[in-house]
Amino acid sequence: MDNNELVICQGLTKNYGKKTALNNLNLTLGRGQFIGLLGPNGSGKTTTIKLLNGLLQPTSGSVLIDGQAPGTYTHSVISYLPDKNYLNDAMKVNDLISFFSDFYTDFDRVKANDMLDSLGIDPLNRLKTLSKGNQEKVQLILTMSRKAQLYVLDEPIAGVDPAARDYILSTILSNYSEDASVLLSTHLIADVERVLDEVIFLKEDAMVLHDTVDHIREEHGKSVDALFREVFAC
Ligand SMILES: Nc1ncnc2c1ncn2[C@@H]1O[C@H](COP(=O)(O)OP(=O)(O)OP(=O)(O)O)[C@@H](O)[C@H]1O
Repeated sequence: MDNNELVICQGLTKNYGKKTALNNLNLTLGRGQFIGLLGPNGSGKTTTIKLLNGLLQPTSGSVLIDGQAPGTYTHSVISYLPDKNYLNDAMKVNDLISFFSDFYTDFDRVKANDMLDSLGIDPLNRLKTLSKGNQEKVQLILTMSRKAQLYVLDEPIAGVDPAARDYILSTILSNYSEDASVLLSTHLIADVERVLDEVIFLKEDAMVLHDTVDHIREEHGKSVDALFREVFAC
């Protein structure tokens, strides 16, 4: 295996009963890349993300993260933000920080507090008393304050107001190490595409495109957002 290959999916397939959610995904992701996982509702983004995290077992095919099948090692190198809140929202933000700090040896408490401070979130608040957008920001900060090899973010900015999105994307970008990669699923393509290196398009249950953003602009002469609207026009 090439050491630059952080994620390798081979023939990755997931059926839920008779429904195929992901069909024969062959995908390699390198290190140091910011990758957008894009596709309409129900195209298999969350399924792919859960397979990478070992939360679902593939029906067939395989996943390797840094050369290992999902398990204890891969959990230690992936920092994952699920699409739904999984934290105890009765906890205060600073208690959540302590919890992450105790649980993850790679968690950087100073970084987390700096990001909270710059977003104006008081760590003495309980999570459930914050607005939806601010709850998302806290969860993203907790996820990005680990020193992981791969950050997997499932719809991280859907509830965040447009003015804060830019700041958050810059924060995400400036706060992970150069050789780590970020895989982010989103419907907000126009907002994120300026920071993406690569994109993956999922259509129904299959990957129909995996390319660099620069190459897409060169080859198609249009933005990723415009290409997405063309490929997925209803
Ligand atoms: N637990 C489940 N049981 C049965 N079908 C499921 C289950 N989870 C997902 N599916 C189906 O698998 C397909 C892919 O779902 P998935 O959640 O991966 O899509 P998605 O691209 O993340 O969608 P969205 O953009 O709406 O979040 C959909 O048709 C969905 O209905």
